[in-house]
Amino acid sequence: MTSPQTTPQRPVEGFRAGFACFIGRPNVGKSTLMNALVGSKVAITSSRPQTTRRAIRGIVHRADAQLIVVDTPGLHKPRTLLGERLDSLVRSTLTEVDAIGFCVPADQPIGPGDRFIARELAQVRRTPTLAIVTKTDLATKEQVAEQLLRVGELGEFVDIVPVSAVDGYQVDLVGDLLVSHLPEGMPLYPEGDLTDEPEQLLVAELIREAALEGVRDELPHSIAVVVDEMLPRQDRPDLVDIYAHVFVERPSQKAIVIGTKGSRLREVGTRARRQIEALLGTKVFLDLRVSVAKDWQRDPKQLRRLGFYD
Ligand SMILES: Nc1nc2c(ncn2[C@@H]2O[C@H](COP(=O)(O)OP(=O)(O)OP(=O)(O)O)[C@@H](O)[C@H]2O)c(=O)[nH]1
Repeated sequence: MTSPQTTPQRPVEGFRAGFACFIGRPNVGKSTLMNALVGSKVAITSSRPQTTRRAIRGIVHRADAQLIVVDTPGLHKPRTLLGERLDSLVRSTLTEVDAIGFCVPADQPIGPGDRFIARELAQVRRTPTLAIVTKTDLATKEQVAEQLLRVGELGEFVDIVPVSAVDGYQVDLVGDLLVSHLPEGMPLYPEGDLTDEPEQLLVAELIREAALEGVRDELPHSIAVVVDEMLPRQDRPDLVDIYAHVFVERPSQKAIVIGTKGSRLREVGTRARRQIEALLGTKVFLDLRVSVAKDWQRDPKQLRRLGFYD
């Protein structure tokens, strides 16, 4: 919500500050782990793969360090132009961070997707990479032990750590290990900031999350949201007016999102409004429109309009 600090601060002896990112197949728990580290809901999560589309940063403030976590979309073999953009976003992120957390879930066998990522990681060998076995609460001790061995065979890692973001098991250890690879330096963001994602993008993500609720099977990746305007109401400092568009790819999807006589869209609006009010700490008037942007996932111009840049 604010940009990196420009005012000089007094350096603190031994203080570390820098960037880390989590990488892994879609749905392995990267966003949930980042939220557990930051201690606040910053990235949206869902049980559908590929919920994350932007490199959202969560900022962990500690007495000894400031760790800025860049959340990446799940890396996968691109099938659509959207997929290609996501993958190039992930690759550029990998070369810009001080440490990488490679996430593999404890409850699923290692597959071609994990090996594909391990090969990608082998190409950025200079960045220290921590292997993280996620969701240990869903696996037995034996399965976790077995998975730690299997993950170790995938590449060169500075450490291999089992973790559960749900019950908090070793989340702090992941934080400690990532921090140990950051350079010494002053804090990059003011204390109290949890993310530098522009508020408008966070609001759009909350609306998208609400719009996906209940229709994920019908419209897995076809919904995009753009916030057109977000302004405090004149003479009402406690109220923010938000005008947003929900984009779908086809008219049939528009009907699903709107529902009978607009009933579903009203529910989406109510759900999103509650979340946005919690985020902004003010009352919100939310105006939601649904529009068709034909085949936007495959159209470079539409992608740019919806905020997915090269
Ligand atoms: N039981 C359990 N579930 C988890 C854990 N971490 C994440 N999950 C669940 O796994 C699902 C996917 O989590 P996300 O954090 O969205 O996964 P992601 O890797 O960021 O997914 P993409 O954004 O698609 O790349 C959600 O339903 C989470 O609630 C965990 O430690 N234990």
